[in-house]
Amino acid sequence: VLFKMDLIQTIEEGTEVTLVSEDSESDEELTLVSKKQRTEKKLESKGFNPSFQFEDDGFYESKWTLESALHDAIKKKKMHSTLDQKIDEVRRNRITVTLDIHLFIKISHQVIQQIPSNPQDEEDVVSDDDEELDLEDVSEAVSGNGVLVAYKCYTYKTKKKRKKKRKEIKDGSGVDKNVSWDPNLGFQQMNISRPLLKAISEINYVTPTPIQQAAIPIGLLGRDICACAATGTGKTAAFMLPVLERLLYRTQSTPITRVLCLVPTRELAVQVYSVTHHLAQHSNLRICLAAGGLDMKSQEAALRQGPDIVIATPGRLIDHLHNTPSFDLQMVEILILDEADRMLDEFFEDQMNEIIKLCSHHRQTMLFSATMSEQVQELAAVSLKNPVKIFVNSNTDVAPFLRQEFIRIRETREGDREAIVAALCSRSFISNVLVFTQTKKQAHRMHIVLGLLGLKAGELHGNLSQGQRLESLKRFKNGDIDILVCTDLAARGLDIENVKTVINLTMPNTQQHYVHRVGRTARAGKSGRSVSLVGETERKLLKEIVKFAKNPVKSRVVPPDVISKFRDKLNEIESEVGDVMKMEAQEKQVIASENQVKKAEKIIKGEAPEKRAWFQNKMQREFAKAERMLGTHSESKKRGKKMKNKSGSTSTNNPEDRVKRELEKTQAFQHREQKRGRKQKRARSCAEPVPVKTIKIQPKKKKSSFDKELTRTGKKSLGKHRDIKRRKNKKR
Ligand SMILES: Nc1ncnc2c1ncn2[C@@H]1O[C@H](COP(=O)(O)OP(=O)(O)OP(=O)(O)O)[C@@H](O)[C@H]1O
Repeated sequence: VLFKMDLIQTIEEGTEVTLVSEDSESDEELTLVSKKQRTEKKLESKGFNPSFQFEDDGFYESKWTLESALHDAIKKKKMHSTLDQKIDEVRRNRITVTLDIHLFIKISHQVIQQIPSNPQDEEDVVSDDDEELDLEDVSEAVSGNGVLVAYKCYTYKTKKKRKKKRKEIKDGSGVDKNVSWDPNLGFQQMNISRPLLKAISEINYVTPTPIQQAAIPIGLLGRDICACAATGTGKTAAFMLPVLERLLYRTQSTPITRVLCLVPTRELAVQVYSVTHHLAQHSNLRICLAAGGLDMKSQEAALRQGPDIVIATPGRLIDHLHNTPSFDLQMVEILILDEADRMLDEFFEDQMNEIIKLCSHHRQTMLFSATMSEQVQELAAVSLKNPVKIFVNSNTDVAPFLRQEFIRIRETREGDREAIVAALCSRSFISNVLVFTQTKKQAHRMHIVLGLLGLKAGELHGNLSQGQRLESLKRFKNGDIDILVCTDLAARGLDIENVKTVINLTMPNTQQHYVHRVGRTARAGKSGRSVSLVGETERKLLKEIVKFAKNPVKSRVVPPDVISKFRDKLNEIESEVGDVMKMEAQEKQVIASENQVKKAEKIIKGEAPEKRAWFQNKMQREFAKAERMLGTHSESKKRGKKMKNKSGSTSTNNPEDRVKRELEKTQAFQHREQKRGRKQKRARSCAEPVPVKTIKIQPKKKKSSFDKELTRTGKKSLGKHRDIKRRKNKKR
């Protein structure tokens, strides 16, 4: 039959066939790739370095590797069937349909114009002037035969401007820099000791990146630094190398903790720990990881020995400060805040306050981020000691070689989003894909949906245990998972080699969130791609992104018949999604009852769970959370009711309502941000309230104004400092 159809048989009878698009450009052209070929392809393209191992620093009793951390985190938990096993079970229960190759003869003949991968060769669809273009001006253009339009790029800048910008990015002479650095500076000329140079060459760092060229010499001088550089440009080594170099000359009398590096997430802490460990592998420096979700006891043992460097997440660090005897931060001489704008936002303010007041006042402070907010910059200017401001990139720059694509979602088609993501992951981007959702629930659901479609998917978000989070990350890095569906937990800092595509089911909260999400690809000078679905309510953010884009952004159009095919597929498997969730719920009940039994046994044996102290009591914690999440407490109740009324019963389970919940979460965040901004403006516009004399019981350790202000990013406190500074300048 095949020959009659003049088709060349490319695969044996009965081979399982997977439909994949030939390359990510074609939204219509499909080619047949046998499962064997696909696996071979994946083996070749296995990006993550298989020999990569966490080294043993000899500091923990057992060899500390990601595997051992995994084992520690989950050894107690009896492993019930994993979610993927449940998905496979449900898929196996389907009526198995033997795939008759002779029937499988339908090959789409539509071929779309390929878009040259290099934007500058593209035929720009728009005039070269700076006229602003809207999304629909592009996505309506369809080629004559009705097949998918060729990609067109549109831009606010003429080609000439764009080429100049790209040259600037390449040689690091970016915009808005406050410190000049030598773009030809090499590691050898940085006065770095041999053990570090040896480590640098072993991890194949040949030439320093611009942020490293700028920050390392200044960090070696012990200066305070406020640095901003695009995602994936080597900020970790930029702040860690000068620290390690300075520690090499420490007096080694009594082991004390001199360096504290704070990061916002556990996964990022593990990553910074591993980079630091590799850089310090030829020295006798001792590094300790104090991140949540990992074994408390081994961390306690390590911290009590006074490690030179502690890399921590704020919550776990505070836990140790209040519960691990003989561990404190009095001797910390260098404080590093990676993802500083996140570390100083309202979510971490209480914890950062608590930590900073325990650090010594005379220290070097280094703030690093790809999106250094105005507030943090101003705060650094008035609270750090003569900080050096290093802006290799501006606040809204995405990685230099990122290709940004947007898919327009019409107001009446919001329910298509899941089907579009499923289509993209099934046909265009089949591996090394990160899919971002706004809520953990949606991330979990997308994992199940993609799994039921036969894709190798995983999830990463805060509802998972630490073991599951590390497991998902590890499986994605070593290629066992092709598509990792995650929330903004994975948006910052994670350096996963060879992420080719980042897909946003809905647009993130702010442009900064967007920069970090799409910054998971196109790292270390490599190219990458982002595809973001943009609805009518998200166009404002899109306009901001396009306005600051240094390279042309593109509009991707997925053919309507493909969307409807995938919507039908998702409808078909909806009952199976329910089956998987039912199996999970049953298993959760079993685990919960097992835990109850264990707890009861412990109480009977008199092993009541250890009470751990914290700097806030339960009431304070709950109140701070409610106030942070949705304004004042009464407000949160009102808002919760309003959201429910607005979208009807928010528990309905159809694509439109699921997407609506995603969008509502973003809007709630943006509402809070505006409220917070207005509150601070109000504070600045009215006269400073006359302080009422109150008798305060002096806390044990007095906090200098420097420390107090370091964590307060409110406009009011900044305004006060600015006035002081102005008066001082006038006197001079
Ligand atoms: N000098 C260098 N030469 C080659 N590769 C480098 C160099 N410096 C860093 N890298 C690599 O670049 C990647 C990104 O580094 P890193 O995670 O520190 O970037 P970052 O700026 O902190 O990113 P993010 O803003 O997302 O946190 C890593 O894989 C790292 O190994």
